[in-house]
Amino acid sequence: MTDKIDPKIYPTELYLSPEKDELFQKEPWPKPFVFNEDVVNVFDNMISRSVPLYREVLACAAHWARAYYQPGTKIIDIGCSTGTFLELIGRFLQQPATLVGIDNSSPMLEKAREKLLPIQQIHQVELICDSAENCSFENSSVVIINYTLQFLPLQVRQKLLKSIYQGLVPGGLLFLSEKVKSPYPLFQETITRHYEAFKAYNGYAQTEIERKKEALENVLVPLTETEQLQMLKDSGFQQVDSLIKLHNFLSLVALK
Ligand SMILES: Nc1ncnc2c1ncn2[C@@H]1O[C@H](C[S@+](CC[C@H]([NH3+])C(=O)[O-])CC(=O)[O-])[C@@H](O)[C@H]1O
Ligand SMILES: O=C(O)C(=O)Cc1ccccc1
Repeated sequence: MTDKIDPKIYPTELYLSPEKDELFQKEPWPKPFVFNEDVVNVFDNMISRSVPLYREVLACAAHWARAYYQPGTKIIDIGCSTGTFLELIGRFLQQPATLVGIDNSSPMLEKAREKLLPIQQIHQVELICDSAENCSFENSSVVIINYTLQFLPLQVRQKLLKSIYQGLVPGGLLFLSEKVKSPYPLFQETITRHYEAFKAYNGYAQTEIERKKEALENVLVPLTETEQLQMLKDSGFQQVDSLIKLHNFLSLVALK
């Protein structure tokens, strides 16, 4: 007989602000794409309508974070944006912890500060406004980096993953989500068409989709899944597994 399953162990509802993303409907839109105040104001709506399985990925990250958290260590969310993951894990963890959010956009962290007020009754929350590559990951048992590595210059990505590996305690977990590309041009084309249909289904007009695609060119630079896995292995992670993939978005876990 297995242990009884408690329904409260499935994290679901996210705290998302409702302001609708209409940024690419009219001039001026952010090109090249930046995380400025206009983007931040609609960010929760933008990301939840633009990333396939966004809610499921954050719920999955919370489940893994709770399973690998070691008391007395930190949980760090790199590219924490408006604090949605930290807020979820803050409600979901069964014990007080130190929760650290890193983001180099100060308007993002202003929103996060507001969102995280209630969980500060239980947890120690630290928000760091800096580039991830300048940060220390010492004494962390869980590091989350969702949809953020993709914005860093290629030569910085490997350096950052090595520094995360070095900072994690033994048995520590990295949870990573990224936009990826197919190594096969025909598949990449089909995946992109399907992804754009997903965006259209979520209410984005064709012009909005095309304008944002242009704005993200050379700003969000995806790797292939194989390149991503190799980078993790080269950083020291030996046990790496994929958890979720839909269209061109992938979530992985890696153990120290
Ligand atoms: N060098 C950098 N250092 C730190 N932060 C950075 C850097 N470059 C960009 N950012 C920050 O990384 C975040 C990326 S969004 C993450 C979503 C979140 N994880 C979520 O699950 O809701 C993903 C997206 O917009 O597609 C933004 O908040 C940037 O300010
Ligand atoms: O990759 C895309 O086309 C997206 O729209 C994802 C995304 C979501 C939020 C901010 C930037 C990119």
